Amino acid sequence: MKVLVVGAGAIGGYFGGRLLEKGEDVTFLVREQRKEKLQQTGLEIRSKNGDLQLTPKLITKNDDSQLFDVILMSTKSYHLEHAIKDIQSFVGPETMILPLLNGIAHVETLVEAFGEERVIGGLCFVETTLSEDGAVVQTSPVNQLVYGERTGETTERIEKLEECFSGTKAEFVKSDNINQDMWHKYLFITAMSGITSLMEMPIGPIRDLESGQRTIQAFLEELVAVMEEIEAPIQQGIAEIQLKRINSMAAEMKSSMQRDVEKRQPTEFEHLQGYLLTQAKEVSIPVPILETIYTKLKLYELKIAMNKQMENA
Ligand SMILES: NC(=O)C1=CN([C@@H]2O[C@H](COP(=O)(O)OP(=O)(O)OC[C@H]3O[C@@H](n4cnc5c(N)ncnc54)[C@H](OP(=O)(O)O)[C@@H]3O)[C@@H](O)[C@H]2O)C=CC1
Ligand SMILES: CC(C)(CO)C(=O)C(=O)O
Repeated sequence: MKVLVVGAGAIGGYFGGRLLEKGEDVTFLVREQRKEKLQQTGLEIRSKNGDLQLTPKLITKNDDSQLFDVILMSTKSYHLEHAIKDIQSFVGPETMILPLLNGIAHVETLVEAFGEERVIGGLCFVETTLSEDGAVVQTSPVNQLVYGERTGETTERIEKLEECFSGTKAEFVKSDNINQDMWHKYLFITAMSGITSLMEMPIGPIRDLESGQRTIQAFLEELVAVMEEIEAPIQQGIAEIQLKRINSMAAEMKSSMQRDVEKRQPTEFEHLQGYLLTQAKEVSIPVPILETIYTKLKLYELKIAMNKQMENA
């Protein structure tokens, strides 16, 4: 299968790299600066599951058109619209678009751009970041990518994808309920990224405090109340399940949003917390913790925008 990974960043670099390690036909769509860097250094992955040094095939949006069987979307949500434009000449009638972004609103964006049929479901659990020297650094061993038809069917194309993913040194899991899995991940990450970015600490010290534990629990319950009201396909008792997940993670675990804040970069707060806040308002569900976290992140974004303006003045 011809695989295109859009963005050789923290997650794209990781999962694309693992597929390349296995010997799959993987190409990365990158922008000029990243291309130059990768041409100089190769794709370096420093991983709890084994380091890799790879020389990947790289293309940019202006390269000759060629069609791919599957396209892994691994940009940040705020780069998605641009990325959609950039991949037009690589998408054919049979191409599957597999999004790995956190959140849920991007599915509709992709469906609008490429049609119901092409877009399958996906998500990942992995803690990776780009180091200052451009390497993909994995900071805890989990490396799971979950994918499946949004209809829940086992189609011929999903079986082909399963074959392509099997035998990789990462956990690729085919799901027959990917819509629900994506909502569950959305719940988990909205809470995890919101709480860690608000408290500016890894998850361990936050959850060890009784007040921290209660805040995480109350936040999950708040988010679930909104999701239930808008009839999201979540299972009963999911707040408790996600609380257990949060409580069993490594104490030093950070969210990618928190790492973005630490690097003074933009965050996906509108895509994660903002989307649910809008939904909450529409169905008149009170969400005081979500509002606090949203406000904190909005002010952070305003501050970095102001700093940038001052730097450029
Ligand atoms: N990091 C993590 O641990 C996890 C992240 N996620 C989710 O995965 C998604 C991606 O996050 P992450 O990998 O951390 O982000 P990164 O910023 O590390 O990587 C995104 C990459 O996308 C590239 N990109 C953006 N636009 C384009 C474009 N038009 N064409 C080609 N490349 C492009 C960027 O390239 P450039 O260098 O040119 O800016 C960048 O390298 C997010 O939704 C995040 O929430 C999910 C699970 C875990
Ligand atoms: C919490 C984590 C690392 C789990 O995959 C994640 O999804 C993120 O921070 O974006």
